[in-house]
Amino acid sequence: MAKRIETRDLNIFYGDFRAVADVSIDIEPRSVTAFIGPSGCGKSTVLRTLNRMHEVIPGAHVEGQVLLDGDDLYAPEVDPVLVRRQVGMVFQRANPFPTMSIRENVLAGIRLNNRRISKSEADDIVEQNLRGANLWNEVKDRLDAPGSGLSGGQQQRLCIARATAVRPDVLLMDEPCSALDPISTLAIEDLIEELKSDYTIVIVTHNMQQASRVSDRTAFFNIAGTGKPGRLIEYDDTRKMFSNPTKKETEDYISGRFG
Ligand SMILES: Nc1ncnc2c1ncn2[C@@H]1O[C@H](COP(=O)(O)OP(=O)(O)OP(=O)(O)O)[C@@H](O)[C@H]1O
Repeated sequence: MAKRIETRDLNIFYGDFRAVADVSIDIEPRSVTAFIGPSGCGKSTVLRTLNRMHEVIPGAHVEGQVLLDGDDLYAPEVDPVLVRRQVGMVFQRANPFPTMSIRENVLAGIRLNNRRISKSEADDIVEQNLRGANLWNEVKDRLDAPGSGLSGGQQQRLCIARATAVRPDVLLMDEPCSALDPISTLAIEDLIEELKSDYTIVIVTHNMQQASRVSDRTAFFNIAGTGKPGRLIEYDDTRKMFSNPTKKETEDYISGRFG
């Protein structure tokens, strides 16, 4: 389970445009790392390179390395589909498959992987992952109802259950709470805290309080101006980043002086 992620001199392109420059970062297993920074600095772009989702965009490519426990995810023999199985992703808008039941949503990744499972194994997987996502008690009596019938916060927890069901090593979350009310947000934050004992978690967030509440380490990205690439400015323990950052740029951003 939980694996270390390292990037080495990562440069990320959309066609000829270099959106992110020279990112080298080490992300510890069983920890939560927050990516923060102003709009357009490349947080989501960096996140998507960690499971090879970036290259799905036509013309997009990556230079440099992303290592998962030392193995280069971009080595020529590596199958990106296998990478995405190891490195799961949860998006800004909860996106359960609308016509599928709650139960089938949890099992969707396993079915896509063509893994044959018995009914009782499927039942166990559904229960275990819905419990893990703190959703079981709310849905156990309606597992065959459509996933789209749940509230936004419940749908996001269902998506987390779907992501964990394939037993990934890493969970990437791109602003997972931005469409949620404060109570659902706290539920997801509690869940992130619990999940970190099993996973390496990276979360993009615009919410400084959320970064300081949920993460162990924080990476601050910034951009020098339009058309310039985003860069990693500072990366440290979250407590230090929010109380005594080394760079003035970080302090200005965190204290709300820009961005
Ligand atoms: N599909 C795309 N095609 C071309 N350029 C893109 C694409 N997605 C992002 N970009 C560009 O890459 C840069 C970084 O964008 P990205 O979305 O990673 O920033 P971000 O920090 O996550 O922003 P936000 O906080 O607004 O979500 C921006 O200049 C953006 O316009």
